[in-house]
Amino acid sequence: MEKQPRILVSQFMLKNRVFEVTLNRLFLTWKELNARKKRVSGSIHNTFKVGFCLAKVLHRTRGVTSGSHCVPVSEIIAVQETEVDNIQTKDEGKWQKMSQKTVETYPYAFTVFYVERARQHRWRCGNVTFFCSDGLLRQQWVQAIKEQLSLQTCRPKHLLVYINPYGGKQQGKQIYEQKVVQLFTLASISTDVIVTERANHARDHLKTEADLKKYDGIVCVGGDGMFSEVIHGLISRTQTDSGVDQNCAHEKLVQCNLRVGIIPAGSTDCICYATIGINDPVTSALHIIVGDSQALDVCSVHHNDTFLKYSVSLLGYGFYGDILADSEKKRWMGPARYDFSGIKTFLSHHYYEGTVSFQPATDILGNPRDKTKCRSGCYVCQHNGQLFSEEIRDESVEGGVSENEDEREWKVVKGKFLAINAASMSCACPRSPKGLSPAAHLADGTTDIILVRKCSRLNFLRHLLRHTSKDDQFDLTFIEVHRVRKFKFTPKYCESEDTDVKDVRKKLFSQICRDHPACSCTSVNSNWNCDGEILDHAAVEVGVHCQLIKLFARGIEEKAGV
Ligand SMILES: Nc1ncnc2c1ncn2[C@@H]1O[C@H](COP(=O)(O)OP(=O)(O)OP(=O)(O)O)[C@@H](O)[C@H]1O
Repeated sequence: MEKQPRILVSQFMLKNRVFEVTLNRLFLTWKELNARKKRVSGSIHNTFKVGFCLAKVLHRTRGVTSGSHCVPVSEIIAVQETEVDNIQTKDEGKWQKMSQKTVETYPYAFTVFYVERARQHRWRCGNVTFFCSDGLLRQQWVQAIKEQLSLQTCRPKHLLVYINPYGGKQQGKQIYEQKVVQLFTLASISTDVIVTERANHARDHLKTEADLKKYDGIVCVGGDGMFSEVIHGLISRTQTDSGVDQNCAHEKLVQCNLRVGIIPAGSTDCICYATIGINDPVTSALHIIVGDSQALDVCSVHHNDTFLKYSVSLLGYGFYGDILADSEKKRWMGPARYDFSGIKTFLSHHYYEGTVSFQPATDILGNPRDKTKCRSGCYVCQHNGQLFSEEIRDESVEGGVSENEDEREWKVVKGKFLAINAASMSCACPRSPKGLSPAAHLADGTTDIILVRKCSRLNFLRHLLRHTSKDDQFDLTFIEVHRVRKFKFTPKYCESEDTDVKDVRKKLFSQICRDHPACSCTSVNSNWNCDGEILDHAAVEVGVHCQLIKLFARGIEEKAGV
């Protein structure tokens, strides 16, 4: 890394010891001087030049090392002048232990708040207070750090916040007020807050009313359902403003400019888990404050040229559709309903007939059986994202006709399926740490279709258990996996134009009993589970829109914690 010129170097008191503190454009570092000679007397406030080995610190980049500590400027949250009178001189955090005498000798202090990494991708707001005897020196430092922070142009200044007060354990408002507000205030972020009054309040507000030009981002406080609402509102609004017809399955959608932050407060926070690595409100708030950006692919789902829904994680027909449909009827059971419906659905062992056709994504990097996973700064996402944007540019130069796309080969698979899953991300969650497709990418413009053909209960159980074990979950004869850009599903028992799934069930009741003689099955078609919501139609056409939205996240960091 190129050596950065120092902006300031000074000595300050910290924990009753002298530290040399250095600021450059990229890092704030502090290093104990005379490690053996702990207590000092006399003035130490002169700015001076020393033979400081910055490279030694840079290669460690973050966190505490034996003699020095280094924080990237991009992860400094704020800097404040500190009233020494207000400092409790003992036990105020790991950097604040100062004797009363030292505080009297060095009465000018400033505090730097920064991101501190803890276990399992958790972030905390750490702080360090430097003491000196010169008020001007303090002012110079505070000013210099503030200037560097003002150069971090990716940071949001004004946010629109939607809080679902009924999501999860109904703690959304409390979580926001107790864990997030003070961090936003510290980082000088102003907010307009809307506590939703009904389902789809946030979606409708974003679609039509919200003055989006005023904001640098949107925050949703809730679970995956609330996030889905927010992105539906934002994507629809962007398309309407750009004159794009969402009902046309082949339209290229316009990317959304505003980033979305998720403060997890739901019963399922899978998107947060997949894009940050943990569902923790403070961690999410800090990712918003430092202005992280993680692109995310979005699938559009259509039925007969009518737009149904967007999906960012799982589209599941058969097993996962049936679990959701059953669990919706048992909301009174609380989160236990997912276990109950899961076991019930597994035991009922329904299969569904139909045809899946898809366009394999052959010209890109990566495949679903890779050992490497999508992580922060993912090269596969960058490379493939670039490829897609070049294709779009070429098509628009050639007159907007997506010839290449139509020419691409379609593959067709007919059969009886226990499950058809399309995973646009790994779908990892605390229950299934590897997820449905461990090597799926957040932003490579594809989705992984996993076809689970009719097999014995025991084999299906083997497949399910592999979501949690080390074994390759696709290495089974009844499983196929394909990385695709588009796919269609046509159930064997087709829905007529004006009927929905329920009507089809009634109509084909006699057929059903013939096909499933051993059980009391009442369904000929399953339901699509679209990111936790049931779709009204079984026949669908799905297209992936590469990097359509952006989150205040950075993907899962490779090395967690310090
Ligand atoms: N004020 C409100 N009253 C009722 N429902 C709301 C309100 N605001 C949002 N919703 C809806 O509540 C649903 C669930 O919200 P959320 O995702 O925050 O919590 P959850 O407990 O994780 O839910 P889920 O079971 O969907 O995962 C969302 O689909 C959202 O549309």
